[in-house]
Amino acid sequence: EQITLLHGSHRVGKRSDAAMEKWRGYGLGQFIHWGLYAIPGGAWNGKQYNGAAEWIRSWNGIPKSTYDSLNYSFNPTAFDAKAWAKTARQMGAKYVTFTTKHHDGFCLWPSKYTKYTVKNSPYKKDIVKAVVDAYDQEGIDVILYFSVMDWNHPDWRYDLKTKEDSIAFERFKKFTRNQLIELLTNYPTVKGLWFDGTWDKSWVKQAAFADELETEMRKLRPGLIIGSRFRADENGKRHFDSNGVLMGDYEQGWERKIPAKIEDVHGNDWDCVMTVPENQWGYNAAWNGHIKTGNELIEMTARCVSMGGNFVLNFGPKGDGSIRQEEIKLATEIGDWMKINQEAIYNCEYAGYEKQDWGYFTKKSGTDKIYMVVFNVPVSAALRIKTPPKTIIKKAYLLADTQEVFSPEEISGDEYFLHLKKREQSKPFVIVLETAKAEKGNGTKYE
Ligand SMILES: C[C@@H]1N[C@@H](c2cn(-c3ccccc3)nn2)[C@H](O)[C@@H]1O
Repeated sequence: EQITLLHGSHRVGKRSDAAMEKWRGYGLGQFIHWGLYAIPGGAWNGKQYNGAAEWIRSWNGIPKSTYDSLNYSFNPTAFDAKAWAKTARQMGAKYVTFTTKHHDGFCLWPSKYTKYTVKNSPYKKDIVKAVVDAYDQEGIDVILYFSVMDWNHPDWRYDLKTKEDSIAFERFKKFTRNQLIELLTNYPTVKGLWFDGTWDKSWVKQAAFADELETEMRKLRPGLIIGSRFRADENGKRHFDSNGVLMGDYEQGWERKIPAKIEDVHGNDWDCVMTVPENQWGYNAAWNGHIKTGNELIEMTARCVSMGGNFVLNFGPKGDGSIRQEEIKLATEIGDWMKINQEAIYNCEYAGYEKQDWGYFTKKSGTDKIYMVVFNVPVSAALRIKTPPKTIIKKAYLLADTQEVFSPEEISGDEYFLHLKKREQSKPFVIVLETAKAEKGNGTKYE
């Protein structure tokens, strides 16, 4: 049974306002991790660090003070926010999530509340503003990433063990609130905040403070979108409160992983944030292990959209501000596919069709238009379709060439085979099903 919570979730079920509807329809997004960590690029004194490059400060071999002084070396002469935004546009990203401050505490905007910002670097200029303006001009919405955990700030604590800890952390809480209000005030067009670094006990114990701060931010920016990772409830429960209700506006737990099946998303909105290598968010000069291909990333995008989520692909620009060739190449490959098939991704949702091995169903929100995003053509070249009950398939055709029409063979109640002509496939393709609900009448399938 439900318990009374003061600082649990304040909403049951999906948000239905226009801002959230737009977010729900994005389908494909870009994450950008950029900061001082891009300067070492995963190596220090010629030694490669195997962990995630944005965590290099935490590597034993590095004197923290030396890392912390990297702001004096930060001068990205190749930084061009407009070029970044064009790459995102080329890929077909509808939104970008951009690191304003990662765990190292370095601020890519000239914050008034700390000296550890771009202002105190050779570069000097406001990078967050450049990114927000460039992406706004490309018509790509901006969400700001913000790490609560801040290794640079003297009042950051992992836990509150002593009176001094608590006194320091009270200062840190004020600092955090000031920075968040500053970001929302400086960059009023941003659509949301993507919080990170909120798992330590110090912050988890701040249920009331974080709840009030979330309320204050939503009041300052009506429609603001905040995920489930920002705050815990008064029992320390994160992402889902003590009654199992989702915190925030969408589930923010799918980091480098995708739900296996629709049941795992519990009817919530969600995003999946994904790295190109196994686990590198910031620039790492040496990409090791499996590097995801364009086809893999297109499949991840379709899989997320087929279960009602957004797929957010990470880019880690170099210390000089340029984007590495491998990422440019992937953006182009994904974008070329999206140019032909974007109708099956944008403003689409879970179709309610039984999952099949050949790929994924998506449904255009608010319509009965179904998309079959095909990755694995069976040796039979027959694509099985199991529709929800009382569904009529009126038309079936290739999205890329609507002249290529199919007549699905009915094999049993609500079950069909769609027979493909034998052909060589090198890229996933999309088949459109125009459907209708069988009218009530004499109960037969077709009226
Ligand atoms: C979005 C991603 N979240 C950050 C992260 C992930 N983690 C982490 C920490 C412990 C276990 C698993 C993941 N710590 N920081 C990564 O650095 C990147 O920013």
